[in-house]
Formats: sequence, C-alpha cells, structure tokens
Amino acid sequence: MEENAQPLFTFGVIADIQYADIEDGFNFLQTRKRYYRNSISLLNSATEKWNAEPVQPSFILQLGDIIDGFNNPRKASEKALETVVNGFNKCKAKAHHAWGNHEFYNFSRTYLMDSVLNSKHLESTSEFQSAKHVEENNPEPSYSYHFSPAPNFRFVLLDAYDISIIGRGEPSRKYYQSLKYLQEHNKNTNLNFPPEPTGMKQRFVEFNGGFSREQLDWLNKVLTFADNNQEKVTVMCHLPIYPASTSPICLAWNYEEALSVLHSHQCVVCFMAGHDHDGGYCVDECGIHHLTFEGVIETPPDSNAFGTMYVYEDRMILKGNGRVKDRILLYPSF
Ligand SMILES: Nc1ccn([C@@H]2O[C@H](COP(=O)(O)OP(=O)(O)OC[C@H](O)CO)[C@@H](O)[C@H]2O)c(=O)n1
Repeated sequence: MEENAQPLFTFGVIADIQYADIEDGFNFLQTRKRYYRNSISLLNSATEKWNAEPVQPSFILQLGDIIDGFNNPRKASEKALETVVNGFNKCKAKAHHAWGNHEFYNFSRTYLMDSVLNSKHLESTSEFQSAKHVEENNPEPSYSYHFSPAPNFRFVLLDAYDISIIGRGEPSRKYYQSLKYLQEHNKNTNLNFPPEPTGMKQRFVEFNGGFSREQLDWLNKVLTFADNNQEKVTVMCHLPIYPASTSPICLAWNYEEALSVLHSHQCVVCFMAGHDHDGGYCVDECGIHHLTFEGVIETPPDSNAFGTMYVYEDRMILKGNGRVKDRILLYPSF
C-alpha cells in the first residue's frame, strides 16, 4: 500500500463511557479506579478529534455502557443520557449504539427501543430486501441490524443481551429461558458472583448475556448475503466472543455458537466489543481480528480511550488514542 494512501472511508470507535455525575470510585473488586464524571470530558476530546480529522469519519461505533448503573438509584438516568447524547451530537458523524449491561441497569428494553440509543434507523435495507429482519414476527425481537457505509463493506450490530436476565423483563419467555440457562451454569444465590473463580465458566454471571438462536440465524443470513457479494464484514456488540481477546469473565454466555456462525463465512474480517475495560486483541484461527476496546470509564483524565479506523481495500488501520493502541488489521484473504 502506498504511503499516504487515501482510505476508502473512516469511522470512530469508543466503549464503556459509563458517565455519571458522581465522584470517582472503584470497580466491584476495588482494583480499578473509575472516573465517572470525567468520562464526559474524554468523550468531548474524542468528538473534537473526530471532527478535526482530514477524512471525516462516516460514523461512530459506541460499543455500549454509555452511562453507568449508579445513575438509576439517583434518579439521574435520563439526565445522564441527555448529557452524553449532547456530547455525541457535537460530533459531525452519527453514532451507532450497542447496548450493554449498564443500559439495562438504567432503562427497560421497551424504553431503549423508543430512545435515542436505538440507532436502527441507520440500518441499510435497500440492497437487502430479501432478508428483512427474520424476527419481524417475534414478540421479543433482538436489537440487531446491519449497514453498508461503502460498497463491499458491511457492519453488523448484535444484541448480546438478547438472552439475559437484565435485558429481558419478567414476565417473558426469554426472561425465564435465560434465568433457567444461567441457573444451570451458576449455582450461587447472587448470580453476579461467578460459579468458579477462574476459567471460562466465570462468564455465567448476571452482568453478561448471549444471543438467541433466532438472532444467530438472522446473522447467518446477513453473512451469506455478504459472502455472495464479496463484502468485508465487521461485527460488533458489547460482549467479546473470543477468549484470547478478553478476560473470561466478560465473554458472552454462548460465545462458541456466535463464533461458529462467523467461522462458517469468509466475509468476516473483524469483531469489536467493549465490556472488558482493560481491552484486548487477537487474531483467531480464521484470521478474524477480535478487538476489545479499553473502557473510557477506567481511563485517567490525562489519557483517553478511543480510536479512528481507516479502511482500505486490503486492511483497516486503527489509530488509537491514549490506552487504545495503533494496529494494522490485514483482512484474512490478504
Ligand atoms: N464480581 C462481581 C462483579 C460485579 N458485580 C456487580 O455487577 C454489576 C455490574 O458490575 P460492573 O463492574 O459495574 O460491570 P461493568 O460492565 O462496568 O464491568 C464488567 C465487569 O465487571 C468487568 O470485570 C454491579 O452491580 C456490580 O456490583 C458483582 O456483584 N460481583
């Protein structure tokens, strides 16, 4: 690739802002400082940087946990959301919002569906009429969609709390199905407490979730369409799905099922997630890049945690800021 080659398009990525107008605190294990109030300043620095980019980002990916659960008991959820959305509105590019556990600590799924955090109106439909969302007649659909910002490139946003006990309310089929599934894997009374202190089974906790069969079948259809049209696909959601890209306590419950869908297609080049605030990265056995973005909430005020991705025919180049490292992501076929 020529030096200074123009990208086909660029986009911004940011994760786990977890804004709350409260004093700094710590994570549950008291091992990591959380800068609740300052996270809005870091978002503002990110939007300023994106607005000043010579090639304007086509969109921003916000990977979930936009505000912190501590807003809820303070009855500050809507105010906090307004503050963060105002931050995003300063950005010239529109944001695609994934939903994480903290969205559900603050809001019901019904509320989220009608809120500014539902970015499904940015979905691409025209070129993909044959695969309207397969869950159209499902009384409990997932929040998932796809879009194509440029020819031969597609992005799929998944709902990692489709099967979960925080993202599904009582009484509902998915809630009871999720509770049964979680209790089969975790015998603790407090389901936020992992069933085992180490290893992959740690992921069976209440603050995680997974993907329904219906959602994975829909994903399979989108990826088949992308394969047939020689597209390059990036998939994203709040929870990581590849063990080497994250601490195991942050993995989606049924990450293996999601991986098996991705691995049955040639089009997937990258998977992006948040949730593990320490971040992570690896390339899997099929050449898919798994990027877990460092969380803004655990980023000191003199640093930051966001990225700008430059997309080319044969690679994506991540320019990281603060805790997010620069990376070159060659597509599997190159
Ligand atoms: N061992 C634990 C961990 C957490 N909790 C409770 O679960 C809720 C969510 O935890 P929180 O740390 O806020 O979740 P994040 O999404 O910010 O971070 C993800 C993982 O924690 C990373 O490891 C909260 O109510 C905690 O108190 C728990 O009970 N036991």
